[in-house]
Amino acid sequence: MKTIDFSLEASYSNDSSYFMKDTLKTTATINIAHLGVVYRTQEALRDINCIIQPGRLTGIFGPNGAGKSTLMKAMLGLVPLNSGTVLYQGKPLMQQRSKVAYVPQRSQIDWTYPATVWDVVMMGRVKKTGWLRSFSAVSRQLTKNALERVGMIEYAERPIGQLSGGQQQRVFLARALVQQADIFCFDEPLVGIDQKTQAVIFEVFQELTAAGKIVLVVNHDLGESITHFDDLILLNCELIATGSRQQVLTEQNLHRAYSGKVMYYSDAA
Ligand SMILES: Nc1ncnc2c1ncn2[C@@H]1O[C@H](COP(=O)(O)OP(=O)(O)OP(=O)(O)O)[C@@H](O)[C@H]1O
Repeated sequence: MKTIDFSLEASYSNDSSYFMKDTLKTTATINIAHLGVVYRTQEALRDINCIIQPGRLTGIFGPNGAGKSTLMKAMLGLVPLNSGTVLYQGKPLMQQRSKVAYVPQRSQIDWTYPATVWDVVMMGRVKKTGWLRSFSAVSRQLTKNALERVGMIEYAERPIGQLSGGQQQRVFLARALVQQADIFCFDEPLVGIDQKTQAVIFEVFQELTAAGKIVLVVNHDLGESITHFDDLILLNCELIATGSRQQVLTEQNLHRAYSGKVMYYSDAA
């Protein structure tokens, strides 16, 4: 399988500044301060403070209803903030949505929509280029490369409704890749997928972080897959802990997040 060619647009447009755009950005953090979300009368998140680093795979973990998806949506302006700020490179992230590729939970996507795999991935280009340019040679090449990268090129003409859960997730991963974003946000990408898809997803995450991208993933599985994450944000309405995986996965933090309902996780990795 191919790895991601971040320089593709540069080689087409002969614009070296594009390639520079994809070099490691050590200062490009997301800073979340005093973030709160209230749904009608229910408080979903209270006073969340954390920093998300580029070049590190960051997981948002916590029990059901902890506010994991809400945190991701609130960061992206998809649900209103009751309090707080979310800054990227010092400016509100909500005003920089073109830098973000967001893949919602599979259950929130209309899989009966009459579109082929190819169309769905190509549509990922629209935000970047507008409707007309999205069908340029660059967009077509990026779409081809992304589908090859996730092992879905032979399904290009297949309607998306006729794919397995894992295949659908890989198509949306490809759609995120063609957006050439700086920040990648995935809500529960590991739910209901096969082993092959899980392997592809973590390989791609690794390539993205190696290229200095921010990669943020909502996950609730405390099993073996957690060892792929560098940093964690552990929630239960409030922030329980944030930092490296080893710092966060302590008996005390897990007890606070899960009310004593999980065993102590010994991280030997
Ligand atoms: N649109 C909404 N309107 C009202 N309440 C909501 C809405 N979305 C989420 N909630 C509530 O906010 C809380 C946090 O929900 P959220 O989906 O963010 O949690 P989560 O940690 O992602 O949960 P899960 O792991 O079950 O997906 C829950 O109590 C949920 O019922």
